[in-house]
Amino acid sequence: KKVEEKIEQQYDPISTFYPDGNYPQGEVVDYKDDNLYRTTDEEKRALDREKNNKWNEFRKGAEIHRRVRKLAKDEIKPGMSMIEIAELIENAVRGYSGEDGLKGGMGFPCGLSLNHCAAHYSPNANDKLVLNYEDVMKVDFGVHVNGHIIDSAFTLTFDDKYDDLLKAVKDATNTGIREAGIDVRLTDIGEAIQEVMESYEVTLDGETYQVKPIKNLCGHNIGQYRIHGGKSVPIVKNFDNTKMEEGETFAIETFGSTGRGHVIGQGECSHYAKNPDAPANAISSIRVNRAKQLLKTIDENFGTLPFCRRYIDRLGEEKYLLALNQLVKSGVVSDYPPLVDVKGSYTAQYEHTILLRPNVKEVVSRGEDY
Ligand SMILES: O=S(=O)(c1cccs1)N(Cc1ccc(F)cc1)Cc1ncn[nH]1
Ligand SMILES: [Mn+2]
Ligand SMILES: [Mn+2]
Repeated sequence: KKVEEKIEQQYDPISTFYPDGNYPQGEVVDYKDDNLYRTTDEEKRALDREKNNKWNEFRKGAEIHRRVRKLAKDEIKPGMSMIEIAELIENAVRGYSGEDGLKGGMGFPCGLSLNHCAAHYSPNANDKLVLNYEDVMKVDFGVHVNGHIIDSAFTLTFDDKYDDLLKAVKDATNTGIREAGIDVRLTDIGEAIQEVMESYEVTLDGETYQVKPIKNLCGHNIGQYRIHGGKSVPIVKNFDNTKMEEGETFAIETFGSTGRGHVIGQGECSHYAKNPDAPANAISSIRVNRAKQLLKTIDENFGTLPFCRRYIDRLGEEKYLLALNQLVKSGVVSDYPPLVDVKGSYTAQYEHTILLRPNVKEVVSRGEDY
């Protein structure tokens, strides 16, 4: 029996293509109204230059993200297993990064959520699921460089019958990106997103739906090695008058659905992350040796970056599930189960990472594709 040789395509580290170490800016946009002065204000421009190393690390991650998602769009076909798809993306991110751990590489697990599942599904070992022609797949993966995480996602379909749903969500996400800015209230962004999203309808198999924002999903600010910095960007009006601030990094993501417009956690979990706010005594209270060992492996390889079970497997760990569940139970590690709308519904997502630089807004993960 001919054993299918699984040849992993080789990637030159992206630094090969940028020998001077300067990575291309994303889409640069001036702030609006009374923040327009920032574009030319000398003090703001000086503040921006002080942080150029950080912006440049985000730009390196964004360039890797653009190349990997182009490869994904070209190579992913119906009939591939979800594991093959995840590994294609992960090998490319690690290859282009030239890193695989705390210095750089995958910023969080490769999300491949299908149809009524909107987020946080990634295959675990032995997952037999195969991609079908009629599937609506949210490809949501992170690239980090020195803990600066690019969080960007798009929806991949083969059947063009979903095009109106995808158009609605792409327009809604771009609306959120346009409204975002220094001193802008989070609720005002949500309101603008909701209005655009609900202005679309999609007809599938003879039934017409008004596209609904998934009201309990949202964007978020991003900190170094922290995928969620504590601020959430709603995709509906939510009266949260918290403002965006100078120097913050945000993931602007919107989700549209033909279902209820609300998700619940359901199914086997793949996504986990050490809780950055875990109380020290919770950590020292871990008595079970296997759990202690696993926590050490998590600290050394992921820190507070989210990870999935396959990333633990590839480190050579075995029989860790009970210990992992104990770490979750004690609050030291958080679990992020798949988030699903009702069965039979279809959900779509687009997401970009934006930098609220002192002088301009930079949509750093913007590409020709979305
Ligand atoms: O839903 S979230 O938990 C969240 C949204 C608002 C406040 S916290 N989440 C953050 C996250 C959690 C775990 C991960 F493994 C990766 C990311 C948003 C998101 N998931 C994928 N891309 N962006
Ligand atoms: Mn994401
Ligand atoms: Mn996100």
